[in-house]
Amino acid sequence: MTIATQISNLALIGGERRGASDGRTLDVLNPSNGEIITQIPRLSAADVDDAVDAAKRAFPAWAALEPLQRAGYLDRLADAIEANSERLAQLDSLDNGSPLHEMRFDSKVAAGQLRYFAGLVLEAQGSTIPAGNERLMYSLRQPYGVVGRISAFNHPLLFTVGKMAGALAAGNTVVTKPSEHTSLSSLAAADIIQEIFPPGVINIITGLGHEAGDALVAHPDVLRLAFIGADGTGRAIQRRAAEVAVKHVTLELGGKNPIVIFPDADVDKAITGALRGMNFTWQGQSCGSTSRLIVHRSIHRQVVDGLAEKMEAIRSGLPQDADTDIGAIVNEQQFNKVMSYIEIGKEEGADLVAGGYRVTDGALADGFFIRPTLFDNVDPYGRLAQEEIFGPVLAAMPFDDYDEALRIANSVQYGLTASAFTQDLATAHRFARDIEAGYVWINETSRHFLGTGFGGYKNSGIGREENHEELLSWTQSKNVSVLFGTEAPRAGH
Ligand SMILES: NC(=O)c1ccc[n+]([C@@H]2O[C@H](COP(=O)([O-])OP(=O)(O)OC[C@H]3O[C@@H](n4cnc5c(N)ncnc54)[C@H](O)[C@@H]3O)[C@@H](O)[C@H]2O)c1
Repeated sequence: MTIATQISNLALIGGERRGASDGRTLDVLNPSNGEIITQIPRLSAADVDDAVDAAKRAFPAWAALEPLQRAGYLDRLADAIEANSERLAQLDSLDNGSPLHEMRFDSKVAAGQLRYFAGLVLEAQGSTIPAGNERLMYSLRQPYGVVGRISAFNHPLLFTVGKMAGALAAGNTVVTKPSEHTSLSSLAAADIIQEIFPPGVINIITGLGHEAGDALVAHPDVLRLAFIGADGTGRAIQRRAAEVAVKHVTLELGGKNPIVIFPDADVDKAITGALRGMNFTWQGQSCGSTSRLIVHRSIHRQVVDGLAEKMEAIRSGLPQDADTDIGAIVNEQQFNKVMSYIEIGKEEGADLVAGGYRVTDGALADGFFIRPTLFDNVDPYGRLAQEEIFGPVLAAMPFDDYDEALRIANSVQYGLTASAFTQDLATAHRFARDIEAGYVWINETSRHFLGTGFGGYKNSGIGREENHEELLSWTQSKNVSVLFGTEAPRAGH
């Protein structure tokens, strides 16, 4: 019996485990060997209606709890996620092809997010507003009711479990849909959630984006939605939501993030930072990956050669093996997309200096394994440098002065993260000010810190998550004006 057959693999709706009402399922593929692991429910719009109804029924009692009671539930869930972290990480790794040690880290982060928002429950505060002696003026923060989350494939458990914390803390009930490619850990988490939470407070639905996902987006009772995925899908969701009602939609979308190495940088640290920034341990499948390496011409050769050498040492392997550094691309479609960008890089005349091919050795032959790939002298305005690949392909290019580096860095439609390596304080702060990105690292890459607010400029999204702003975004503000004296003469409007 494999680990994937030890979980119920059924959706969680109103506290009960269910398949699709019409019995339809989706095959789950193991990207490391192309085999079908198991099936998950392919829910229909009618099933999603049931989930929203269940969440609606659960809402009044959940919202009426004292905030610290809600925090208690979140803390219990965090404890249980940690207690089950090995099993959850194994499912994520099996499902999405990332090395097991990386997915272990995700359960820790998910538990951390639950604890963070549990600690923040009393901060969903309104305020009192100065209004003279005759009147009391204050604002309330109230939950929306039923809220929806739809998420991408790359951090399955984290996106389902960690990311629901803010919405729950604020008093909403949740319907959440993981990616159809990576739903197993969410369904395993449903076993745990079922034991801790009142029925209907958390509903986990599975299925296709244009079916179950669309039904959630278009449901008239779901007025607050948070989406993690590609920018094209995000725009479609915005449009679709607006057809039905005025909805509060936040979007965590793609990136084509720059890492700029200035001439005074510590070169060894910059090389390590560039390597880490690409998140090769998730096969480069990270929205925050710094996938454009913009290096000052004076150290360009040194950085590119040093990086290529380190990339050659990255070990491709089965996700479950302890010494694997890079695993499999999540599915065939994504694999083909990455391979097509490698061809585009060649056609655009860039120099291929590392990787650029599928791994076909031994046990990896049937999986979607691609070697870490580095192109140099990439046209900054060509497709390889402008479009999100979401795979282990890094595009390097030289620059001559600060203005040129900034022009290249800001030339893409995205603005999620950015990184700069420099020892000069003025350059560091100028860059942080001038770069069009929601999250900036100086002399490091690829770190998230709870409480700091993750999200993008431009086509990388709307809204910030993992901070106080996110908590407030799950509430609506209501102003209350109480006249208890004599109405004062009108001032202003
Ligand atoms: N900014 C962030 O925090 C962040 C984090 C992770 C991934 N991403 C982005 O996600 C993308 C990769 O993930 P993906 O391939 O899973 O993205 P995707 O857009 O293909 O799918 C994401 C989710 O949307 C659902 N979906 C698809 N079409 C839908 C529709 N019409 N209506 C409702 N739901 C629909 C899918 O079923 C899935 O659950 C990349 O662009 C990456 O940069 C962003």
